[in-house]
Amino acid sequence: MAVVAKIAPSMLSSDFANLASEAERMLRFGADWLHMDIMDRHFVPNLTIGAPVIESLRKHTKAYLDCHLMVTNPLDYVEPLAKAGASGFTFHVEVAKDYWQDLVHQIKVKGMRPGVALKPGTPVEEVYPLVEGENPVEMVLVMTVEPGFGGQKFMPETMDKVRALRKKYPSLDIEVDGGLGPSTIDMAASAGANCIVAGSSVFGAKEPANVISILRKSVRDAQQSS
Ligand SMILES: O=C(CO)[C@H](O)[C@H](O)COP(=O)(O)O
Ligand SMILES: [Fe+2]
Repeated sequence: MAVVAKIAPSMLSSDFANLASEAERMLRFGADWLHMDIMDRHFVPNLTIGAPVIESLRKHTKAYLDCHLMVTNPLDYVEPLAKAGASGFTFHVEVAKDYWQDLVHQIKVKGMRPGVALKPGTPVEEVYPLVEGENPVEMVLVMTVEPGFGGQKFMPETMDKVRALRKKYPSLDIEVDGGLGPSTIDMAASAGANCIVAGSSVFGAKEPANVISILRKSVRDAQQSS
């Protein structure tokens, strides 16, 4: 069975002063998930939000909060994010090589869904043990830009990783993040991505609902023709 398309607007491109209404607007426009970029100004040169903002948003929505942790110490975030109401907890493999088993275990114990992300320069083989282990992650996020900022240009060379993952794991959730929009989605969808993060292309559009439906259609069309 084909994996289900999930369209996840990145709230990094929203008006943070009106986060609840921005989230409500995206869900009304057809978003499946809300992608929440958590950055610590150490793993990446930018600082965004943490558990208090997730907790505030959770009071206004039941939506799946797809948290992408661009932080050096993801273990420190498990308990606070679980309490705050996070749904998915996706950490970077680059920082968790020595303790990912413990981390994945804790994420699951706290009731969140574990995912692993990798930067454009990280070989895809590095996430295989996390997908195949006894206590596997449930999603792989392939970064299609260098993590840290929205509005960057999609890197097509990262698609080799998506193709390799889809070939090896037909039913795995594979997320792509960075520079996705109507002009790049077909590359990601035909490579096998099914979870699509899009910030600037959705929030910057006159009609965000149209962009969301273009993204979804591309994933579904690619699945049908594969
Ligand atoms: O993780 C991220 C940046 O590190 C963001 O999720 C991503 O950049 C989305 O923004 P855009 O669609 O504008 O590229
Ligand atoms: Fe992200």
